[in-house]
Amino acid sequence: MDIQRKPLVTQNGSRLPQPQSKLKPPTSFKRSRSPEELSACKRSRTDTSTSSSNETLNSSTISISSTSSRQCFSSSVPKLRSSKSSSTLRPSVLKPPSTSKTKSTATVKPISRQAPISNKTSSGNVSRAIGSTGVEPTTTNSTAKPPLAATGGSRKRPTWDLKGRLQDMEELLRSQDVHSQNLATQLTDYNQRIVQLESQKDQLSNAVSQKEQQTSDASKQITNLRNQLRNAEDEFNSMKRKYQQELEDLNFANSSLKRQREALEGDISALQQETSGLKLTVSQLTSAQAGLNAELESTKLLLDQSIKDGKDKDAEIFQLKEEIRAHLATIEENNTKLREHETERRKLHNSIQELKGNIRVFCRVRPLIGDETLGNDGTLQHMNFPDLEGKILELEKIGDVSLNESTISAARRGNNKYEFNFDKVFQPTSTQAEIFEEISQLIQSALDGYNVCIFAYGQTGSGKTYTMEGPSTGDPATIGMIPRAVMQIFDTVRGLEDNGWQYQFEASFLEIYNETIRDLLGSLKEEVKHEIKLAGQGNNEVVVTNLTIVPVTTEEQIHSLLKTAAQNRAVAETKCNERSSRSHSVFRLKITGANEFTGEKCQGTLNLVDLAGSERLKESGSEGQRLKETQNINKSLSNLGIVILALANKDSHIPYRNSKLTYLLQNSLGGNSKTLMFVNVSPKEENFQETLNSLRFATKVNQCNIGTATKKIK
Ligand SMILES: Nc1ncnc2c1ncn2[C@@H]1O[C@H](COP(=O)(O)OP(=O)(O)OP(=O)(O)O)[C@@H](O)[C@H]1O
Repeated sequence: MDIQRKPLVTQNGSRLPQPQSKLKPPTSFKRSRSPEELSACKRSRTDTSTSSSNETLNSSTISISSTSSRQCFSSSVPKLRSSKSSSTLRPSVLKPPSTSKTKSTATVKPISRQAPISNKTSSGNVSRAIGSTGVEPTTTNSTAKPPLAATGGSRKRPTWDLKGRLQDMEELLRSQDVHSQNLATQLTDYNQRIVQLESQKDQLSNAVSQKEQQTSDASKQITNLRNQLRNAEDEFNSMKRKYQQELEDLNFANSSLKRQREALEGDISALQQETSGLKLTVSQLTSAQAGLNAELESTKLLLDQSIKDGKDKDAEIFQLKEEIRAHLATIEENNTKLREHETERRKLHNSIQELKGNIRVFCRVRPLIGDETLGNDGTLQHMNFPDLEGKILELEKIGDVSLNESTISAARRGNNKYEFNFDKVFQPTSTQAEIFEEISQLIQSALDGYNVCIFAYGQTGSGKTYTMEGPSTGDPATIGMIPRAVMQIFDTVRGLEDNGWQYQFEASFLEIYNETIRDLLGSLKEEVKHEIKLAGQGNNEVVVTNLTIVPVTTEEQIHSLLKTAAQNRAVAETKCNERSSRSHSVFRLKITGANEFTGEKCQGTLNLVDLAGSERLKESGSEGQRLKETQNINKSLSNLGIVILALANKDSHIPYRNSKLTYLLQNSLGGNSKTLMFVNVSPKEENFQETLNSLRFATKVNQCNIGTATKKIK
């Protein structure tokens, strides 16, 4: 029920606040508030309740002064106010009704007209104006008693009854006080309620988050279970496959066992047959055994006899062993003698070599080859080999008498005939094997610890390379002196091993072109500079710097080194025409031996040298590179002759260092070395002059007696 009240109006026209007829507590919250809002409200409510209760006491008015409190309250209790209610607020000055002592100054006009109702809420609450004192309109409980004057009750005070009216006002104020206390209590209740609801809300949110957690745990569990299920399915499938496979295997095994059983059954029946056969045999054997027993008796008798004989044999064996021991002692003695003989043989061999002279010259005339044989039956008109020993070569120039033969020692017969004597002259028909036969003893000297040097000298195309290396046909009959020497060395070494000799070999291969050394076993890509030096520190050994030195243990290794050298020379040949003819090549094998029985040690070097072509080009016709080459070849070859002559003359100074060739071969040309020179000559008549020159040079060398070679014992 709506209560219509007239507003109390003060003397100056302002209206006094009026209690509400009833107050409805909020039954529900329109919206839930955030925790921040709630805590802000709590704080403000706490402040407000304190201050408002104070103010209420002081000013006898209900004051919810702070804006935030109002907001909180209004949002919490929306039905208590309406937006329109604020529009009815009118600014006025309301002097607070004070105690009775201030009564005389207060002028209160009687309520002459109905107070305007600014707004009516659905619940019948009335919004009232608020004074300038800051009192907000509020609602009152319907239980609050309105003052008499305000309610228009039966007791109406006359205008002059100021005292009565004052009492009414005081009554009104008291009722307002009561009302405000009620409101404060209600507010406290609401606050408690809000706190409760908030705690409930917190609990509910906790419960919700717990439920969410549980839900997520449950879904994880479901995922896990699904995975487990999947794994179990996979495992089940693989087990299924495995068992199926096993089943198949078992079936197969079963069938094969069946087959085996059938086979065994066959075997059993065969064995049964065999057993019955054996039974028959046993019975036969039993009867035979009786015969054998008789035989055994007679054998025993024989055995006794044999044992007796065996004892006699043992005595005989013992005697034989004694004889073997004696023979072994004799063999050992013979071996010792053999070693002594080997040493003696070496001595004798080298004595013979020394007697032969330490520098020897072999002359070899190659056969006519290819086109040279055309219109020729193979006989050489200008050459003759008169002696049976094979030491003389006669040269006859037919029709040319312009040859000047004043200086050489070869006897001149008639006008055009020249006779040359050498240690050996090999005719065109001579084979490589025959020639090697003659030099093999020199090779043996290298194994005995001598420095050996074998040269091939002659004009281009006279057969130097053929003699030293042999053609590359692979025909074993034509292989040259170098591979044959290597073969002999390794054969001999194998034989000497029984006598306690152990050898080590180091090989190198170089060429001297235009007085420059090139390593034929090294890399072609690198341009390495090589110099000749003496090892120094009491060691007179000649060494070449940066040279590839390969330790070798088999002849196959040496053959492969010779191949490498030939390839390297071929490559160089393509760069420089006829290079191989115009360079000296030196294959060197250093041999070191030691005898474990006798303690002997030796070291020798075998030098096998293919010299550059010795032909003399007319210097006027040579120019540039060719002229330089010719000069260098002439220089080194003539220096070789000079060195040999100086050695023969026992000169105090031997000019080894005038050319790379003689410097390199210094130790193989001196007193403790053995030198062999092949002078290779062409069978062609047109080469007569060059042949004559070569033979003259060789004769000069042949006449040198360099002295006694000495063995190098380490
Ligand atoms: N005794 C020989 N029997 C058969 N053929 C030979 C004989 N000697 C040399 N020849 C052949 O003669 C040719 C020239 O020989 P070779 O190349 O050995 O001469 P060279 O003196 O080494 O020449 P260069 O100074 O140019 O190296 C080659 O074809 C070679 O096969």
